[in-house]
Amino acid sequence: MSLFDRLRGRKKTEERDKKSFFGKVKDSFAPLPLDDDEQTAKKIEAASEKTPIEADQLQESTSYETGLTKTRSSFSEKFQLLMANFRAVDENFFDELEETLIAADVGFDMALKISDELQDEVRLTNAKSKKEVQNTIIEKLVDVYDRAGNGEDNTMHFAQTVQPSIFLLVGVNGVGKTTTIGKMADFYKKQGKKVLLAAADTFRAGATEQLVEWAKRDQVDIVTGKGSSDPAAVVFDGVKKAIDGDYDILFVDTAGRLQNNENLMRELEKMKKIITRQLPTAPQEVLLVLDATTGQNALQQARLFKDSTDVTGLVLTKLDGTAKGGIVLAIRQELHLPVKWVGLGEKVTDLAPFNADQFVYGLFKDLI
Ligand SMILES: Nc1nc2c(ncn2[C@@H]2O[C@H](COP(=O)(O)OP(=O)(O)OP(=O)(O)O)[C@@H](O)[C@H]2O)c(=O)[nH]1
Repeated sequence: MSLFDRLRGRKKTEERDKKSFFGKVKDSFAPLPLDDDEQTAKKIEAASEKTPIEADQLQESTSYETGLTKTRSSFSEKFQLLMANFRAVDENFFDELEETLIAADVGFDMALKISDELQDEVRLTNAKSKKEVQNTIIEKLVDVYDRAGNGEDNTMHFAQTVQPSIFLLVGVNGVGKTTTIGKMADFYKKQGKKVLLAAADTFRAGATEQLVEWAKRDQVDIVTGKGSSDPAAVVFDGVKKAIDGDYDILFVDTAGRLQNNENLMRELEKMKKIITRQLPTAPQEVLLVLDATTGQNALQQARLFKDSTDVTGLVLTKLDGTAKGGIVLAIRQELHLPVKWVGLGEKVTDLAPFNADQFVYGLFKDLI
C-alpha cells in the first residue's frame, strides 16, 4: 500500500473519529489500513480511557498539526492556485509546478527532480483530469519524501554500557540550541531519566542564565562555569559530575558559532576531546540545530558543519514560524543527515521526535 493510500486511510479514520468518538480516543498515529478500519474502530471504542502513551501521542500529533499550520496553508494555497490555473498537462504546467515547489523551499534540484519524475508518471498513468493530476503530484511528493529518508536512522543513540550518554548541541547563533536543550531535558526527565545540563556557552552574555532558568523549570541539575570561564572546563566538570552522580544523560550547550570561524570550530573539537578522554565512546550525539525559517541558508549551514565536524543528526527548530517547511525535504534529500527532532513552538512541550509520516500528513492533510 502506498504512503498516499495510508494517508488517505488515516484521513478517513480521523473523520470517523470526529464523528463517533468526539475526540475521546483518537488514534492519530499508526495509519490504519482501510480494510481493518471497522475492526480497529471497535477496539478503540472499547478502550474507555486514554493510556498515558495515547495521551502523549495525541499531544505530539496536536503539536504537529498546529506547528505546521503556516507551512500547510501555504502549501495548500500554492497548490490550489496551481490547480486553479490548470488547463492541460503541458510544458507550462510543469514550469509552474517547479516554481511552486521552489517557492515552498524544497530546493531547486529537488523541484526539478520531482517535476521530471512527474512528467514520466503522468504519461505512464495517462492522468488528464485535474483531480488525477493533483493526486499524482501529491503521491510523487510523498514518494520522493519517503525515498529520501530510506534507511535513515532518526532515533537517538544512547551509551551501550552503564555510563552517561552525552548529547552535544551545536549551531550558529540564535537557532534555538538552549531552548531545545530545555525541551529535551523535560522530555527525558518525564521518561524517568536522570538529566544533567552543562552550560558551555560561556561566550554569549546571558546564555548561562538562560540555561539555569531551564534547569529550574525542568527540575534538573546543571553545571556552570564562573565568570568568563573556558567552555572546555565546564565540559570537563559536566562529564565528571555526570559520571560520579550516575546521570543518564548530559546535555552540553555550546556557543553559537559560524561554521567558517576556525577558532570556534577548533574549540568544538577540543570539547569533544575532553569528553572522549573521560568517556571514550562519547559523545553519542552531536546534534546540529538549524532554524527552519532561514530556509536555504539552513541547508548551507548544514553542509558546512557536516564538513567540519561529525554531526550525527539535525534538530530543525521554528517550523511553526515558517511557511517553507519544504526545507526538511531538501535537507534529507541532499545531505542524508537524519532529522531527529523538530521544534514546533516556544513552549516546553513544543518539541517532537521527527516522524516522517506525521510530517507528510501534516503538509498534505487539506489536499487529500
Ligand atoms: N517559534 C519558535 N521559537 C523558537 C523555537 N526554538 C527556539 N525558539 C526561540 O528562538 C530564540 C533563540 O533561541 P535560543 O535557544 O536562545 O538560541 P541559541 O541557539 O541557544 O542562541 P545562542 O546562544 O545565541 O547561540 C528564542 O527566543 C527561543 O524562544 C521553536 O521551535 N519555535
